[in-house]
Amino acid sequence: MSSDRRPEAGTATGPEAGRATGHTPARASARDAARIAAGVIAPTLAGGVIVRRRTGMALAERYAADRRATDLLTALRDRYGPGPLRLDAAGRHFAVVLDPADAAHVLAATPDPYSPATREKRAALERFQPHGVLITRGPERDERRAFNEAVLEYGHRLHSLAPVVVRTVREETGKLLGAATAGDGEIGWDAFAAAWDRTARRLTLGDRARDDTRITAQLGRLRAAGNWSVAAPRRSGLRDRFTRRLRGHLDRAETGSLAAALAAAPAGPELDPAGQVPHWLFAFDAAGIAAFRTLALLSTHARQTAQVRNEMAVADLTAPQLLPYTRACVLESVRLWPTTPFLLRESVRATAWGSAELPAGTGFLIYAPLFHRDDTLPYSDRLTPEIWLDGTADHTSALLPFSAGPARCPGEDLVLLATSTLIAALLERHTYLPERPGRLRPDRPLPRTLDHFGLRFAALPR
Ligand code: HEM
Repeated sequence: MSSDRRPEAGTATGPEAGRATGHTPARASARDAARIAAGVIAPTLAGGVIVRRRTGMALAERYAADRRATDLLTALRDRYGPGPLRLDAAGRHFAVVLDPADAAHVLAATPDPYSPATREKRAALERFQPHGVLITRGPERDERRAFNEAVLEYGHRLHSLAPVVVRTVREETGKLLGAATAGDGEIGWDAFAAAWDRTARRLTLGDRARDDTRITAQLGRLRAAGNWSVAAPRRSGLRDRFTRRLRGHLDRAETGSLAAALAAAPAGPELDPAGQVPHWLFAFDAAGIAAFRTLALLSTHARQTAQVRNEMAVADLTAPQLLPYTRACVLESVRLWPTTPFLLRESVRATAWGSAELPAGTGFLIYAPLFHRDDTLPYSDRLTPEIWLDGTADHTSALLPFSAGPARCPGEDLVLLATSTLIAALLERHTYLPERPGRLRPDRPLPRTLDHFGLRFAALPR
């Protein structure tokens, strides 16, 4: 196991580190508040927050939703100044964070005063993961967070299960490619996602869960209900069936799975180890989306693909490898198209901002694309894996593919191991021709929305 946590990318490492307050807030006019609701919040909700929606994503790409949203927020920042932009909606106070250092400040001061367990997240998630760390408040949060970090081995680039991860990812990728070759030679989202779901079930619950598509479907239905947040219908029968099935897998604690690691990790009486697993299962989706988009980037960017192949050429790919450049490509995929576009926090008490104060209960909206695609960054709309290797990302506030601060994704290292292994396995013996290569040209700014459901590749043996 290697302990090698890099500096917190995206947190304040510059002059703003440790500062007590941010910029003074401004209040949006009623017209601008309505524009933010229609142009930033509504399209994100339509795309699906808890589980991505097919039609919403297609429309978002067609209408360049993220381009419009980032342009609107940039224009409002120019007009109102860099402080959080206040608006009231549905009887609540919100503040849209417009400055990268302010975003870093909010994330660093999590969970107190800025709790990640916001009302919307709790309403959406407590129906099926009431004890998940993300929606836990109070002292139990620390305990659940430490447990997640321990089992997922946060801070260790090579998880102790890395040999199993590599074997499993390579086996399932081999089968995916075998099926494509036996069929029309193409790989679309549905086939890719099915293979990735099998991989995720094996890694999380053990090999015997490989073909349990029912548990994934049950979780999918619970998540789809969660997309409606406070308006979500209650699905208690479904939740009970899902929980029973999950317990059945976890009780086996199959050797080589996260379920076995979970069973072996010490846990206090209030922790509910099994209650952490629905989040893991559903978060693997984001990893699949990020990897498929990485494949799309590499299928159109010859220079970066050559670098990935160089890295692969000197490594034994059947054993765990760090593959830093390949990992950086996955990080770029998530920078360019964050799978969690909104990072949400809710203040548990009044907070000081410049010369003003924002009341307790204010919802803070951090829209990651605003910072990841800031026009002033020279690499804003280009595939630039180098920024994750040469220190640039570490010293840029608010590059947040895996968030930042004490609620940063504890699955990051495991995800980057699994997805870089996947990309290497896909590229080992095949090249890929995307169905619409014009979408991601290296000589043009990359689009700010990319509908992964619509990606399709011809897999050509090399
Ligand atoms: C590409 C894949 C993934 C991305 C981009 C991602 C990103 C994120 C982000 C942005 C957050 C923080 C949200 C916030 O600050 O409010 C988060 C939280 C979390 N992620 Fe991930 N995630 C991924 C996959 C995973 C996987 C596979 C697991 C588990 C196996 C996982 C476990 C968690 C947990 C437990 C939290 C809650 C942390 C807390 O509240 O302290 N993630 N993830």
